[in-house]
Amino acid sequence: MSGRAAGGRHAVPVVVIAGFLGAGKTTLLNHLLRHANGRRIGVVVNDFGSINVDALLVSGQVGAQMTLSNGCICCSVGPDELHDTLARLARPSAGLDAVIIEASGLAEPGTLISMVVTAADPHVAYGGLVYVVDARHAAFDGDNRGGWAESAGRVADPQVPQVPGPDGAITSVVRAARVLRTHVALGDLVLVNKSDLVDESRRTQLTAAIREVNRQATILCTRDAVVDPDLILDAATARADDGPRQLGFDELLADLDCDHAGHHHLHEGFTSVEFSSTDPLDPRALADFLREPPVGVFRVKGVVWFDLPAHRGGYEVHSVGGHVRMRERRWRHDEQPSSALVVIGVDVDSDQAQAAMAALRRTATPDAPGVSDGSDLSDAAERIMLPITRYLI
Ligand SMILES: Nc1nc2c(ncn2[C@@H]2O[C@H](COP(=O)(O)OP(=O)(O)OP(=O)(O)O)[C@@H](O)[C@H]2O)c(=O)[nH]1
Repeated sequence: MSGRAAGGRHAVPVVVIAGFLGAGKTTLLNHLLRHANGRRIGVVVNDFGSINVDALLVSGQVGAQMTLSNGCICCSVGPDELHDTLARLARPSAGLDAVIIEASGLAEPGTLISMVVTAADPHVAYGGLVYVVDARHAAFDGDNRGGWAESAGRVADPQVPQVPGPDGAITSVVRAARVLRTHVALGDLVLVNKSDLVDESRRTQLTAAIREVNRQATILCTRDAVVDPDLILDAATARADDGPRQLGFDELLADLDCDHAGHHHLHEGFTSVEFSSTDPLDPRALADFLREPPVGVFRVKGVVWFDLPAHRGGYEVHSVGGHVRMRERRWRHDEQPSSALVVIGVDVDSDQAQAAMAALRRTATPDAPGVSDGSDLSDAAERIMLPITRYLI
């Protein structure tokens, strides 16, 4: 495959970023966008649910952005829709230097790569897979008690779902480790992200486990997915010129068939429940919710709005396996202040989760018992903001 498209122009490399829920994919995407060094980057985001929170969380200089929502990119979207999207982004008049696809945290990277590789458009070329591993939660070893399968917070059955199939006899933890190994094996660059949350021996152990299944990839330990963008974007251009090197084409094509016998996707058994509100939320209720999310929830993400004195902006909310982070967020000129939250997990009771999120709405103005002047209103606002300030970074 040549990276040179019709008319002598190089094809646009399409880089796939994948990794389990909350590993740091959007963080990496935003880092690349902020340090693009003049490159124009097109972005394709895909989320599990119909509210595409990831689209809200992308920040930086985006050349063009397209959203594929309402289902995992590897199944619900389908090759034709993705090919159309890529063809539109890669057309010479769009002037993009690279396209980055951020897969949902439950997507099958193999399926996604094969969809990119089979794009017939001469301007589209596969530019490699960056696989982000969450150093805190990843389990390569089925017996690893620290793995995500078991650390999925308050999962009712503390295992990932047992998906019936030929491997029905093995435990879900072993299955999760297998899935992770399969995914990591496809990576051209593997980031052991959140390395700040683990010690040196865990980093060494993870790096060795990755090397065992992937002899060629560059493996880097990162914090907040900080990596030299050239390593991804220049390499992607080179790879687009050469064609995919590591991947067996037949193997990838086989993966395109989502329904073939015995093939199970990571997102089977996971539920996502969404909530949006144009009413402000109560920070105290949110803090309680994050401390004790509905049973089964592993990931909470979104943007929230409290509309309190001195806190009129938004806040990004992230919880991954009970580890919560929030940061302030300015509204873009085209945004209406509002809140959008998604929870994702195993065996989550959707009605219960919906009700829990609906109860986050603030029902009253800040209460300042016994006082009513403006300054005390601010004090009251600070008091009710207090429970979430410990999550702010
Ligand atoms: N401590 C720490 N937190 C990190 C690091 N990288 C990302 N995070 C945080 O982890 C949370 C999830 O990061 P995201 O980039 O949204 O993860 P994601 O993989 O895009 O999540 P999904 O799209 O839901 O699968 C956010 O709060 C990030 O700020 C890191 O290296 N260290």
